[in-house]
Amino acid sequence: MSRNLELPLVDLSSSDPFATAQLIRKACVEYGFFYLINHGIEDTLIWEVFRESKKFFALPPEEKMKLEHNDAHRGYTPIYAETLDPSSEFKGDLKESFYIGPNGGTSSGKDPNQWPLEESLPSWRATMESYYERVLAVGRRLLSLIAFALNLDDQFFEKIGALNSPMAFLRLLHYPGELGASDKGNYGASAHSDYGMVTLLATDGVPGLQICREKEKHPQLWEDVSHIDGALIVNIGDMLERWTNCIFRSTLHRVLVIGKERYSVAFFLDPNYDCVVECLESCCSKTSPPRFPPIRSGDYLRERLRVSYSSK
Ligand SMILES: O=C(O)CCC(=O)C(=O)O
Ligand SMILES: [Fe+2]
Repeated sequence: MSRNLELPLVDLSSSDPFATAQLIRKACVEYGFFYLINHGIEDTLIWEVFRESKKFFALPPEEKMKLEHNDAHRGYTPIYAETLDPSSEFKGDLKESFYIGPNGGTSSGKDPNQWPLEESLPSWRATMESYYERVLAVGRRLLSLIAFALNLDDQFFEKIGALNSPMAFLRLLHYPGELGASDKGNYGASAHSDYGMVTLLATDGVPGLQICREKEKHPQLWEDVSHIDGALIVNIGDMLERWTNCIFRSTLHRVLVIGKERYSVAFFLDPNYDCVVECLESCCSKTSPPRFPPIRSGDYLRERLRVSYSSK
């Protein structure tokens, strides 16, 4: 069962931070998802990212596999590599993807990212690096509003070090159009919640994204999230859900394959590796004690990735 959904629209250019924070709070409590408009990233840059992304996925499989996902979680993942829903009966999700992470931060000081050869895709790296910087800056602004929405100092996440070398990953995604017989019923991305703080998603207008607001309810109700030109779709991840003791929801979502190729660009903004994620004082009480023990962000993320990438 599925139906269409009208998510709240949050305007990042609003001159009323109080009203914006209130709206964000309502969106995070009720949906865990919202649209972000007037974020300041030019449409032309976003289109350029999609154009370059398509060029990469159009390369021959052996060229893409030369940049296969490395131990630093950067590079190409072919279809079936990841299963976001561990209970899925299929051998893996139907998407292929490419991860770009922070440059530097390794003990060797070397860039752990992998890049297509400049001869074959000349402006690819510059486009991705430019978008990465811009969307990271939007994510930082959004987190200051989220802190405000939680009645915290708007610099809270900066002050606790979460945004000091954050684990921020750009992920280019490509979903197939047609399905082979053995893939019937399988998902582009099976049901999951994201792992970190917030995700900022750019979509290309092809439908497929759905959310389930009440995962315990059966049968589950899946609602379609439509594309809005120029808007980013933002969702709350599990680490922010843990910080807020489930007051902010990390909502289950999935991507259907609908017979038309689809591209999207997700930006996962996750805290610094050593940041400890623990229930905020304002989110617990005697009657509502912390539901999760404190965890180190890097350990949590590593374990979640291990599970979704362990082949069946
Ligand atoms: O492609 C999409 O619309 C969503 C992707 C997604 O949920 C993810 O990569 O975590
Ligand atoms: Fe997701």
